[in-house]
Amino acid sequence: MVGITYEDFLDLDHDPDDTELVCAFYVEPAADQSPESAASRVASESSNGTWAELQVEGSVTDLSATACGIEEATVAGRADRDGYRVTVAYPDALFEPGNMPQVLSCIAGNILGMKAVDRIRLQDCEWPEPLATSFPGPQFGTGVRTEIFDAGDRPITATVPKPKVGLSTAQHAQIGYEAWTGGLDLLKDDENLTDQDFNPFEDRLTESLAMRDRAEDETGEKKSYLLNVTGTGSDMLERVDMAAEHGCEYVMVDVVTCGWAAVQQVRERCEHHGLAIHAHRAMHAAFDRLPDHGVSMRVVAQIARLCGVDQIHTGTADLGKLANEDTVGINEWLYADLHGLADVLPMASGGLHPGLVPELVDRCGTTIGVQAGGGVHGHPDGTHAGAKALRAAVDAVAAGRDIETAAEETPELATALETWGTETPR
Ligand SMILES: O=C(O)[C@@](O)(COP(=O)(O)O)[C@H](O)[C@H](O)COP(=O)(O)O
Ligand SMILES: [Mg+2]
Repeated sequence: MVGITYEDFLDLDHDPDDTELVCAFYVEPAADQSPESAASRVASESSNGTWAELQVEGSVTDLSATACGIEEATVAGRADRDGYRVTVAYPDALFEPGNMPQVLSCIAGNILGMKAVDRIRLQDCEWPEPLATSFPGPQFGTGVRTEIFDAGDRPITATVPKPKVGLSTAQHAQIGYEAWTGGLDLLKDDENLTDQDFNPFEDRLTESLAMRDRAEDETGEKKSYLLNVTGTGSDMLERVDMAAEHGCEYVMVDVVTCGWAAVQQVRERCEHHGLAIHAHRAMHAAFDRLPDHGVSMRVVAQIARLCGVDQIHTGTADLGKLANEDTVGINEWLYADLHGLADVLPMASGGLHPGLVPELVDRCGTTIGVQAGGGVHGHPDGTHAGAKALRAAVDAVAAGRDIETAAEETPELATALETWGTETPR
């Protein structure tokens, strides 16, 4: 038997091997804690230690995490605080392979509420091969552009009918028709539209897909629908089956509000049907908005990729209406190799309109999705014109042309530029 205390979880000479999960935290120790004592408590409480000295079998310590790096660090708005970047290495045996809730209960669990730290934020993770490959990853990722659409390497386009909820099924489907025939690739449900009486799920599915088929016939282009299946676990699986049955290529899930266990279940079912998964991140800002506490959007995106979503909202590189964190950095991680797992297509959304597309593509490149709700349906001439304007802007920018010239050929784009210019809505 060996006695273990907090101090046993600190070893600044420890060099993680390639089977360990390495996490980077931003930590502000409490007044009565040194950086070392705070770091050891982070490693201990996120693996298998606690506040009292324990007598344990030697093998138990094989599951113990190690705080192996402490560097001074500052984050926005906290320059006057003593902050540190604390690196913690977790042994593979601590984790149940393929179980994301269990992993998060370790690295983003109780430690976020410890009194030993005034602030703590999980900033980044280096996922080792054994753990990473115990998750399925995406089925399609950026491949959706060619496997579902004939979009080549241009951004794919999407629109959410606005108002977010309250439209009838017929109105919703009609908006879809106008958007698709206006040149957009995807109709998308809003994050809070599920199976309410004014627009029931199955009716919305069948009527929207009927309009989709008409639009495909008229345009000769592939079109699809980000159908929101968010609900209870069993409801979601039923809705995924319904989507497949009716010939939809995608489902959309509010991944944060549903929880990762549900996302993993949906991923399994989507594999069975060959459906792509669009991840909406509603509620992410509850834990990633403040730079000094919580869990970063970078880590949320990493978790989503491992769990197998094909597309996820990562912000507009600060061009839109919502606060964003490091869109470009997160996107680069979603494209990068991850032990052979597929990549993910980032979706830019939130206050976008045609006038913002050039700067967006400048900052984020063309391997993205561009979603505009207000930026399409708020067009002075309505949805169809708004869709034509967005598509014309995306096509022009993807071809390296300026949108002012494109606006000469597409009056709907000219109207959009007159209306919104290149302003960021507030
Ligand atoms: O409800 C909305 O606000 C949107 O439908 C955008 O509408 P607009 O196009 O009309 O702005 C999306 O949910 C947000 O973009 C989500 O945020 P994020 O992409 O940052 O996760
Ligand atoms: Mg929305």
